[in-house]
Amino acid sequence: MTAHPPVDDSETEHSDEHEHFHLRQKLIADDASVSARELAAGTREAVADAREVAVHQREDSVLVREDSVISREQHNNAVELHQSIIDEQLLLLRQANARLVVATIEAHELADQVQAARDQLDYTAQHDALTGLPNRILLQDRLNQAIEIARRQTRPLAVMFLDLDRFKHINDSLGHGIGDLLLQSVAHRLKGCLRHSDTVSRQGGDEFVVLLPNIEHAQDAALSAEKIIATLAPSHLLNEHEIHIGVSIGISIYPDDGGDTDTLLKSADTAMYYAKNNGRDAYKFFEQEMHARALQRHATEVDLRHALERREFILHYQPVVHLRSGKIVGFEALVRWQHPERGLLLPEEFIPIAEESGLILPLGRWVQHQACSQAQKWIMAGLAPMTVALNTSGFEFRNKDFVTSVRTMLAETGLEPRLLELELTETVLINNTESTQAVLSALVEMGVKLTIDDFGTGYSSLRYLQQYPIYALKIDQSFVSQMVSSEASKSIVHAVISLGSNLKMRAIAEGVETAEQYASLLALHCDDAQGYFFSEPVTAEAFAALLQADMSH
Ligand SMILES: Nc1nc2c(ncn2[C@@H]2O[C@H](COP(=O)(O)O[C@H]3[C@@H](O)[C@H](n4cnc5c(=O)[nH]c(N)nc54)O[C@@H]3COP(=O)(O)O)[C@@H](O)[C@H]2O)c(=O)[nH]1
Repeated sequence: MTAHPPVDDSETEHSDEHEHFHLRQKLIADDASVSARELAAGTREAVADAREVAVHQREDSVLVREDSVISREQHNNAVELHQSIIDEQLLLLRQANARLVVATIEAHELADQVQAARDQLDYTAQHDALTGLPNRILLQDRLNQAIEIARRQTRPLAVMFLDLDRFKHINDSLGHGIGDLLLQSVAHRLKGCLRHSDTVSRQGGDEFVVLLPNIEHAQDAALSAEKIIATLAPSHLLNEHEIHIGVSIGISIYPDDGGDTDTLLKSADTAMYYAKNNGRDAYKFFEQEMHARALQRHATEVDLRHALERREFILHYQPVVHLRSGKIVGFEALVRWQHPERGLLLPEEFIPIAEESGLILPLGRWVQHQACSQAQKWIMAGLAPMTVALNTSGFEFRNKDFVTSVRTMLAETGLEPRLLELELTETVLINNTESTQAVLSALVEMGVKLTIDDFGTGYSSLRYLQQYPIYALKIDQSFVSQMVSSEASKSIVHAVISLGSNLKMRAIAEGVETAEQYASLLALHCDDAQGYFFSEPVTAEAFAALLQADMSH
């Protein structure tokens, strides 16, 4: 039996009174033979066990409490975490929402910008940048619509093709800046003088097209054309330049002159061409025969392009006679076109077309070369040296290579520069620009002589006579032809001769056809003359014969 330490009942009773009572009751009930000592020893063990159990229970309950705290804490943490995740997601959602709002605003702004850019593109595609007027594309669109309405309502409409007169000359002489300002000023006036329902468009260059969709009769278009001419007539003051510009207008009427856009525009253009050739600053209605002539003109231009290489041009020579001696002192070279189908064509039938198409430049060079080399051949053949007078179109004169090409031509042909006379019109000389001055000076320095053709028929200003080194004035044949019958014409001829004499310029009378004219010119001390009275323009062979005969007298 295990020795037990002495039992301290009081201690037992005091410390574990409760457990002890229960145990004693249990022992009494279970085994009445257990001694008090055993009971005491057992009680201690039981108490120790019970204590241990109680400790464990306390520990357990602490653990349970701790676990519950931990689990509560974990729960709290989880809740907090969950809350913070939710907060974070809410924040993200709010940020995403804010970004979405910003993106939506930006998208709207971008859409506005794209729309504005698209509108600008549409506007640019349909309007002329310089004047802001509708351009060719927009006009076509409006014309198509207007034709459709006119067709449904069986009403007429009018198309007017406008071309400014001598705009190129202003552009060339005063510069493109002034040319642009003039076009803007013209556009402004055109818009101001027409109805809102009318369309004024710029086709390009100095060409405008006006659509009159609401007319009752063709004559309404005539009234509008007159209004336009009157509106453009007052001078345009541009950068201190006072500029006058006229306009030529061609009118076509739907449905008589065309049932579609292209035909109406073409008809108006053709009529404009006639208005221009009929004195400018005027309007003309389209007529069907104009179309045939326009086709003929087009065919001439096509043929003209091949005429040089096919050697279809020839020169005729008209003698210039010294009035007092009656001797031939020179000739004027006049070009003709030996057309394979149409026969011999005079300059008026092709020179204007050559000028408009630019073909005048190679043609002019050919004339110069041919005439000067022919003159040099006659000199080399022993004939007396004589002056070679050549018509010089403004287009040739304004070409930047003009002086160089004259110099080269003289070098190639061997003709002395003093024997070359270039006939210029007053229109060319009236442009008192630095370049005109420079070209004239260069020619005179080279030794070339300058004469003024058709003198008295151009501008009334005589200022250029003292500005430029002019050699001779050619009295226009319109004065010469009437000088015997009309005192006024005779006075003009006399005045030109006196003017020339005072300014040390020779006077050459053109178009002398009769002995009376010859005698009258002689009496007025005119220097030289040319005309049918002496000889018509003739071929090189015929002219050589004239020279031979002249030498033998
Ligand atoms: N740029 C160039 N222009 C040229 C050239 N060759 C001619 N021309 C221009 O054509 C105009 C007409 O020339 P043309 O038909 O040859 O007529 C000339 C003479 O034939 C004609 N003439 C001569 N004498 C008389 C006459 O007594 N009576 C009469 N009715 N006509 C006559 O006059 C024309 C010459 O005129 P002009 O030049 O003013 O001296 C011509 O005027 C040129 O403008 C060319 O090569 N280049």
